[in-house]
Amino acid sequence: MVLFKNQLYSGKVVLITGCAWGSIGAAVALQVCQLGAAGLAICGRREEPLKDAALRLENQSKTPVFYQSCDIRDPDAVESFVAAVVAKFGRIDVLFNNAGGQFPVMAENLNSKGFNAVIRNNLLGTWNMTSSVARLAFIPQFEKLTEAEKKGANEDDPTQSVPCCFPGMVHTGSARAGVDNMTKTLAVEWAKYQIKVNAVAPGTIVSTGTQRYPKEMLDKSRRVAPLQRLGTCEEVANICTFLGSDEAAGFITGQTFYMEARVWQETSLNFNRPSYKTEACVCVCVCGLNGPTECDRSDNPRLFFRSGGKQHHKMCMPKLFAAIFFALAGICVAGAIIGCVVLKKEIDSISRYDLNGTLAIGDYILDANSTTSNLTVTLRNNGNNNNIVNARYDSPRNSDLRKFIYVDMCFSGRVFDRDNSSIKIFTTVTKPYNGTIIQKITQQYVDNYVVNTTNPCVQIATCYSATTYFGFQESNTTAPSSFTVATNTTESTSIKGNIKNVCNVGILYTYPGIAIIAFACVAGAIIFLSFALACVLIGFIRMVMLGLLAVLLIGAAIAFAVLYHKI
Ligand SMILES: CCCCCCC/C=C/C(=O)SCCNC(=O)CCNC(=O)[C@H](O)C(C)(C)COP(=O)(O)OP(=O)(O)OC[C@H]1O[C@@H](n2cnc3c(N)ncnc32)[C@H](O)[C@@H]1OP(=O)(O)O
Ligand SMILES: NC(=O)C1=CN([C@@H]2O[C@H](COP(=O)(O)OP(=O)(O)OC[C@H]3O[C@@H](n4cnc5c(N)ncnc54)[C@H](OP(=O)(O)O)[C@@H]3O)[C@@H](O)[C@H]2O)C=CC1
Repeated sequence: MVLFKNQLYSGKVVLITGCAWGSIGAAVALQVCQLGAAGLAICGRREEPLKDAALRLENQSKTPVFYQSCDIRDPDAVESFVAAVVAKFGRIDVLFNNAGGQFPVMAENLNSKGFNAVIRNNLLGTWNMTSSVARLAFIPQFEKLTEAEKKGANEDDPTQSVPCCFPGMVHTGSARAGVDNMTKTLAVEWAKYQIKVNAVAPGTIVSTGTQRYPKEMLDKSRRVAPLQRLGTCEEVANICTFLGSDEAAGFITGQTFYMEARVWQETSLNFNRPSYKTEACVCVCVCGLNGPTECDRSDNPRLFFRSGGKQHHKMCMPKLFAAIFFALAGICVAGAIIGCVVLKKEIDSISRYDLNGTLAIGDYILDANSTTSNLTVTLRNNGNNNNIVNARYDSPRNSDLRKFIYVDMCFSGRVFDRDNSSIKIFTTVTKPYNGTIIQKITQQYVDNYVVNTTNPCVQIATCYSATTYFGFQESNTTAPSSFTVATNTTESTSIKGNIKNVCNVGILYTYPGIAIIAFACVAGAIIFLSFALACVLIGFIRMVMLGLLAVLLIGAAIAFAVLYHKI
């Protein structure tokens, strides 16, 4: 393909650093040679690739090629190479600072020596060559021009910033930024010598250089390029050949041409994927639906939710988890509220039965010198629910239900204990119906224990309180209509008391299922809320670590307590 005018480089002596066959330098060299360059000088650290390239170039053009091993980082070697070129061809018209390179490395793994090596290669080396060629060739050549041929210069000294970045290669990014600024600065400073200085930032190009890079890096680079491919050496050579020609680009100077067909910021995000992986960062993208987008192509560990529009919303993992935990806490709060409401409703619906007849305030329940007295309690429904036992029997939650009849009685009276021993009063409940009594708790306690030592008997003016609960299982189909309370003492004593207070007798049932759910919801709300706050305050990973530590500590404490208890 003929892109440039025939003989565009006619009469020109061109110096290209770094020219192994298959590299960008060699592609530029081939173009300028085929466009009639009068002479070509190439250098590199290794002589073999140079010799090979020189042979190939001379075979494919009529341009004489001079090559010399030269490390651009070594100013003396550069000076001697440039002097040799001038000696060989008499002048230098165009310099392509192509030699350079680095190694891919994340910044945290880059040490000072490596950084220095790359800076020296790309920035110092570029400066060495530029400076030598300017001093030994360009400026002396300019000085020999006639006054008419010298066209004046801009002496202004503008400052410039560097707009791009090179994630994953901070060393070369810094160096190339330096070259960018060097380009602009020298373009201004050396305009007075009619030296034009431009730079090319090629993007990712298939070359001998990138063959040494990991395939995955190149694949990623290709995926993020809108054109979905890498560039070729010839495409870079085209812009270089264009810029190197006074005829084609005589008015262009101080420019850096970014060939890479993508936006730098996008590049940096994708280049940085390994760090996203380790940080476990999650992005939520809202992308356009039309055609392939950055989100579609991306294989980084982000979450993408697609909808219309072109905004990209990113949410970091801790925040996402905080949101999830807040939502779970909200659900738990709702569950706890519902559970409590249901529980309250259930408790409110408990049937109340009143004691009827047999036990009344003021009744004597135990006569003097008697040790046992049975009192039958009859129940009278107070109207809340006549059929409660049947209703519960039909309940699907039968297995959860326990019903309790409770009686709370308070006796006051005198107890005579001739042996002056402690007095115990028991209240027992005789099985009142066909159900099974599953629980029976009897409590008694003595208030106002008063001992009158002058009296041969111990006189206690007291209140004995006996509270009795008992439960029955679901096998019962009817509520008990009466039951018997037996009150007796275990000592040989006499007791005389009367009922001071009788509380209602109720049928109470617990609702453990709902109670447990409500409790779990409250606990869940507290836990999830703590998680959410921890995510916001300390981040997800730290929160998980702290959580694990807490679990370990609690486990260790329990284990220690159990062991201690056993010992
Ligand atoms: C998504 C893909 C993006 C692709 C974008 C592509 C953009 C650019 C592409 C290109 O530029 S392609 C051209 C590629 N060509 C080259 O890279 C040239 C080859 N590289 C080199 O010649 C060398 O790496 C160097 C940069 C010239 C340095 O060579 P030098 O001989 O001076 O240094 P060394 O003695 O080898 O190393 C010095 C020092 O540097 C550190 N180091 C070296 N290699 C690595 C590495 N792979 N990772 C981390 N650090 C490294 C290290 O500290 C070395 O010291 P020692 O430890 O060896 O004492
Ligand atoms: N390919 C790409 O995608 C991109 C490349 N670039 C840059 O473009 C230039 C050419 O790239 P590419 O052709 O791919 O690279 P290559 O690695 O294929 O070629 C680099 C050439 O430079 C020479 N060289 C390297 N360091 C020195 C040195 N200190 N002194 C003298 N010669 C040296 C090498 O020879 P030797 O090893 O014998 O010294 C080699 O001939 C490089 O500067 C590269 O960094 C920039 C962006 C993208």
